[in-house]
Amino acid sequence: MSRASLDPSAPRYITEEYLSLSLLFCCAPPLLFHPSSMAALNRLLRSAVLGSSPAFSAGKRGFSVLTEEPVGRFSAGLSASSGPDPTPRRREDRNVQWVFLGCPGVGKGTFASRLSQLLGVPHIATGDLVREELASSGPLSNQLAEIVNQGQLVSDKIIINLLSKRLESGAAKGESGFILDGFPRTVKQAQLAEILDGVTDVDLVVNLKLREDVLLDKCLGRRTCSECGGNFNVASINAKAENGRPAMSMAPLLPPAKCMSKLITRADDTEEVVKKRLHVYNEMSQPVEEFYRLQSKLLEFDLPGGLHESWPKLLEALNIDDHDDTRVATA
Ligand SMILES: Nc1ncnc2c1ncn2[C@@H]1O[C@H](COP(=O)(O)OP(=O)(O)O)[C@@H](O)[C@H]1O
Repeated sequence: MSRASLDPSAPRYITEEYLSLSLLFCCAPPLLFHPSSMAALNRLLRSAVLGSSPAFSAGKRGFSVLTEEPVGRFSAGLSASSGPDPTPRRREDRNVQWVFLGCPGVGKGTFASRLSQLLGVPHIATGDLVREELASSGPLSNQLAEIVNQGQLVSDKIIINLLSKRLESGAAKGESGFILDGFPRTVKQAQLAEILDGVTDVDLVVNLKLREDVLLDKCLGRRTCSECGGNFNVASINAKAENGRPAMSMAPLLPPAKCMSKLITRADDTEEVVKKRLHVYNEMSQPVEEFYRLQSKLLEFDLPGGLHESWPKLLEALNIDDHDDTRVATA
């Protein structure tokens, strides 16, 4: 929901988003839409016209997040971001609604998952939703396998449909707030997110950045335990300083002994497919950074090294005091 449409005194008219959304969904094959998702979409379309907004409940934990400062303040001391948001918004009355952007392999999943545990909000990764759909042998399964294994993006309407379903089932379980990982990946998705039921207003977009040669090595080193689902990385990164970039080393994130023999590699983590995904990211997803930069929501975060070096710096950048870091799993 755009901020303008939350203003009850604002004129209510059919927005451009409403029109593009209507077009998007009226053209979609009915097969793609789960009934509960259709309900969500209907509400989505209704709220786009009426300017209604869902209520959010408070969720206080042992941490503090900047609540009354302009979003631009988040970037203090980090690489340049755009100027401060002139409209400070209070955030203590609902859980955070954050987005993690960044190239494949940058660590979106790792950091988003840690933060979600710390802040008590769900971590929603559209890549996981796609893989669940793939594994379900549902009607979309074959189509998705082909797209994902070629390193291409799944269509906006399929992604919006999967995400709507996930948000709807989360809301039914009483979830509020989220950390989105891997969404939005196109400007169209970013526009649709603004009117997606359950999203209302993204507070902050964290853009994780890392050298491209390191990204490739990190993707090739990713492993998942087929039993516990834990994510690990067996790559030992030692990238030399070159072209003005500092040297960088990252220790592997090794699994515990019990997972060692159960490690699997994602089918799309081959050198050829990762290179394709990096290319697709630069083409399709970099404009999303600009979309949020213009809204002064973008926090640029250059990873200084591996998890142990980067995590405290990320918390600092987000102005989060982790009073009990031991609660967070190491993987
Ligand atoms: N928001 C999205 N839009 C389109 N395709 C997506 C989206 N999220 C995930 N996918 C598909 O799922 C694949 C895996 O995504 P993800 O797990 O986020 O991997 P990574 O960030 O390492 O590329 C992507 O390459 C793409 O095919």
